[in-house]
Amino acid sequence: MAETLDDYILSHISPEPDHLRRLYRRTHLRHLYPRMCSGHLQGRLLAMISAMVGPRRILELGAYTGYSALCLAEGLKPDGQLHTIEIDDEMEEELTELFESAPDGERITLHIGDAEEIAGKIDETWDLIYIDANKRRYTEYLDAVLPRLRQGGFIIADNTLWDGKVTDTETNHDAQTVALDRFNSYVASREDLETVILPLRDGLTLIRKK
Ligand SMILES: C[S@@+](CC[C@H](N)C(=O)[O-])C[C@H]1O[C@@H](n2cnc3c(N)ncnc32)[C@H](O)[C@@H]1O
Repeated sequence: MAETLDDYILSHISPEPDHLRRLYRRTHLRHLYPRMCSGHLQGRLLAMISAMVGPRRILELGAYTGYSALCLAEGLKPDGQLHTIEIDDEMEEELTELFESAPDGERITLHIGDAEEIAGKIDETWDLIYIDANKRRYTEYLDAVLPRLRQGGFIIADNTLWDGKVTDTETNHDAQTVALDRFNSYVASREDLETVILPLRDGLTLIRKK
């Protein structure tokens, strides 16, 4: 049988590290909505972008099972740290155990609580920010984190095409689609930001603060 393009891509990119393959499988066995986990392709892209940026400080909004945090942490400078914020306190024990044992996990600080509230309180200047929490709050997240993003720093925002629904908000007027469309328009209208949308998975927006 012919290989799908997705299979072809996955067999021609860097392999998924073993600890991430196990985490992806565990996420599918134990959790609701495992599709939220970044996975092989997006994970390797996040690790690659992080390695290109070479950040000292990374902020992540929305940890879920920790997959993207571990990918982003791969690109940290030797003295670098990643802070991740997750609102679901049922994830705390699992994430703490994961970060205690996984490669680069010791450089990750977990905060349990609301991303918007906590992001404003962490006294750091960020080189790279990954927005992947509540889709209804992306514009508010951007406003909350931009003052602490260094000039020339990057933001990656996930799910910004929302399965293509953002192209038709008259038919798709659910809160998430409307909010993501509002975020996309807001980002595009800001002259202090450079923006690219990659149609990868559910849409990944790359933003640079000029
Ligand atoms: C799409 S998942 C994150 C997936 C993860 N970044 C990855 O790529 O593997 C979104 C996560 O954001 C969390 N979340 C939702 N609202 C939040 C909020 N207000 N503050 C912090 N986390 C939130 C959810 O509990 C969920 O675990």
